[in-house]
Amino acid sequence: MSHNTNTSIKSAPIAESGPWAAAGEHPNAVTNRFYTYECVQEIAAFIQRLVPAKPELAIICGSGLGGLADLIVDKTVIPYSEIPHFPRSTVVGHRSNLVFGTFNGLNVVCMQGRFHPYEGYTTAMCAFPVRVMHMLGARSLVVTCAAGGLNKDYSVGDIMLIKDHLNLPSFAGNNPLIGHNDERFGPRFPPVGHAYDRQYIMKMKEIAAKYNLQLREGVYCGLGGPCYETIAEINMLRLLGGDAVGMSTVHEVTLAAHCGFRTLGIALITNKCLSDYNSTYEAVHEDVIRISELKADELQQLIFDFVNVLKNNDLENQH
Ligand SMILES: O=P(O)(O)O[C@@H]1C[C@H](O)[C@@H](CO)O1
Ligand SMILES: Nc1nc2[nH]cnc2c(=O)[nH]1
Repeated sequence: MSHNTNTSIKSAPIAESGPWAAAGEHPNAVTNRFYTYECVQEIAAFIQRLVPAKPELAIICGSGLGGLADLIVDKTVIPYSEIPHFPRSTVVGHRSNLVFGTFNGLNVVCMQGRFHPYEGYTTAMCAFPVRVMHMLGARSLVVTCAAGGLNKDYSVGDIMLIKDHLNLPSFAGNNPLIGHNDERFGPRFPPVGHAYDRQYIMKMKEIAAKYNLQLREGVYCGLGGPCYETIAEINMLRLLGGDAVGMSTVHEVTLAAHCGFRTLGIALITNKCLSDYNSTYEAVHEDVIRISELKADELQQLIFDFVNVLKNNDLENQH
């Protein structure tokens, strides 16, 4: 009897569209082989054959912010579909390319499109390109994302430097580091209290001041999505100390802290999180993309200038 039940589960029809169908795999067939050290080495070696230059900075582009990769010069663009074991971005506003080249004179690798848990990927799979970029040589990471503004003082279009995060899926046992820990990536019990580099934050504020831009600094709440928040959830996140809420970043930054990246996190506030039951406003992805694209130039300029800090090694405690 149980044998029959198992058989029917295994032979369940494969979804006709989506990344797994394209890869000829059923979502339930995901195994840890995607995340082994050897697998990351295989991917890094594949990339190094195409792009020998070592990137110093890794950049992850959030929703609607992939235009930054277009500013990279002497580019090599590798579609995710051509990289062994790489997932695909399936979300509007995310392209599916790993872009190499120089940005303001520094060798960079840029994820033009990221992966989110709501696309059906585990948090480990969403974040594992961080390890690839580290293995390629990058030691600084700039993570960007679109987010809803929980903080009532925030306005749409504000740029928030992430000083800390609430990794809410991790509260429910969904952390990208769950499972076998390969010490070659990092320690079993990594500290993440300083996952967002204080010096990077200070430097970014100095840069923004030159443009008379006031940046926000706050706590990003990472949720699984794909639903935007209910009003009760918005109220809860505020009580927990959240300033912005999104569906990415926290698993990436967790792996980044694990392998020793210095990370700058930037959230663009694309919509307000309203907690008035009489309001008819609801967040929609079209607004998220529209605001991201409107503010992209400003964000790109800040990151362009931040590269000077890295180039000039204008930092203490560089590890
Ligand atoms: O990839 P990010 O975190 O920038 O994208 C946010 C979260 C969802 O993917 C999407 C919702 O509109 O924007
Ligand atoms: N969870 C979540 N993600 C977002 N991404 C952009 N805006 C939002 C939002 O309001 N909530």
